[in-house]
Amino acid sequence: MGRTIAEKIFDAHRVDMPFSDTHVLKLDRVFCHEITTPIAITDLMARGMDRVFDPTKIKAVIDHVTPAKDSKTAEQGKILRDWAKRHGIKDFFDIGRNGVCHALFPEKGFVRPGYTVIMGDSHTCTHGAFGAFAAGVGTTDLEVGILKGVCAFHAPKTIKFVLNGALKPGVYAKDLILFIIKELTVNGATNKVIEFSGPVVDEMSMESRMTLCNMAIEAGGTCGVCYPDMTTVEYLWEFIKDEFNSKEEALKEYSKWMSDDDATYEKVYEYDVSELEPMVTFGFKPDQVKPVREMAGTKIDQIYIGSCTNGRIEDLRIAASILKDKKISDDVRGIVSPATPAVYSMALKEGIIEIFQDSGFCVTNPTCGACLGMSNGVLAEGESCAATTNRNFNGRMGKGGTVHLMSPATAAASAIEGKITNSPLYKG
Ligand SMILES: CC(C)[C@H](C(=O)O)[C@@H](O)C(=O)O
Ligand code: SF4
Repeated sequence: MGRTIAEKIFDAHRVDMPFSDTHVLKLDRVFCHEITTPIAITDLMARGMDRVFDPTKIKAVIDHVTPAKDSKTAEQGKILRDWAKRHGIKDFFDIGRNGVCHALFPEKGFVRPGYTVIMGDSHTCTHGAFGAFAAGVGTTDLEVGILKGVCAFHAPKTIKFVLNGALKPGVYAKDLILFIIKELTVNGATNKVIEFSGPVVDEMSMESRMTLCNMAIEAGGTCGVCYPDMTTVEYLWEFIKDEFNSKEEALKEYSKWMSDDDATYEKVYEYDVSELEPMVTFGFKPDQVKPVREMAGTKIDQIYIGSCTNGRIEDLRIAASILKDKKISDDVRGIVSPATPAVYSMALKEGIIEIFQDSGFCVTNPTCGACLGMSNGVLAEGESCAATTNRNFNGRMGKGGTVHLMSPATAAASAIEGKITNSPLYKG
């Protein structure tokens, strides 16, 4: 019987099945950040179990609030930093080298097709873009992962999306995933894997695939997955070139992490997305999605371009192409946070940082900060923000504040207008 990618990854990593439908998997990666891992570290220490299963498979970053904004966040960073040092975790990214985890770790080549990855963070699903099984977990699972390098899961049921046609100019992966979440609703994929396939995904860059998989959790999905292909190999090539004689050989190896044609799915959705419009959220749930034109004219106070969803170089390039030689409205504040130092450097070299600054945007260091309303752009009561992030929960970017999720193109155009508007790149 045919198997899905997730089933193949489970079969290759299963070390135990203590109960029916409880699959204990060997982990290839345990990712850590300073908000959730310090709780696990402190608990392990209290239990006299301050050990790690393999320091080379653990990667850690301070990204959510950096530079620290107060004594509490300074302490969280310190616990993670000291722990990484104590256990010889070499891939630890501190201020100056740090970036948003789900942008930084892929960029460092830490995720490969067929890998199992956990992290104490809900957007760990992003890494499925590489054909990996990557899931956000709670503190107990994280502790077991750190200690033993394993994690227990239920068998993955998969929902498959076959995306046909081609996206119009000015329509992006972000618009597509907002549309998909609207179709699925916020719990339509709970405890399930979402496979993204079809010509539209085949054409996408790794950045766009990460945007798609990043928001799988917003429909409840455990993990989003794309099939590894030559785009995946090209992205990873500098990290894998010593393992293979050629890119074709790498592709052949990675192609085993592909769903079989006769695999069993919970549900298959097939869409032609050629007529899809730019999308935006309203309300406080990520499935409250409308075409941008229906929300046009909605006043905003702040624009935020960044996060693990849309803070990558591709996103900044698109936004800058719209902002070039333009000024943002006097009535809005613009904030852009390049997701990683590499994104920042590229943006600097390409003149993108200058375009942002000249247009009136504030450019921050790489950090999650504003995305979860902790620092670098917290909203005041009653304010609203046009954001390229992934969550529009009530008060997400600040108590009493509203968030409208959208693509970087829509966000840049809305910054110029001072209200929600379609980007000039979308001709309808
Ligand atoms: C802080 C962390 C636990 C949280 C998450 O897991 O998602 C954050 O990254 C978020 O996006 O809200
Ligand atoms: S950028 Fe936002 S969504 Fe992504 S990990 Fe950071 S806080 Fe979470």
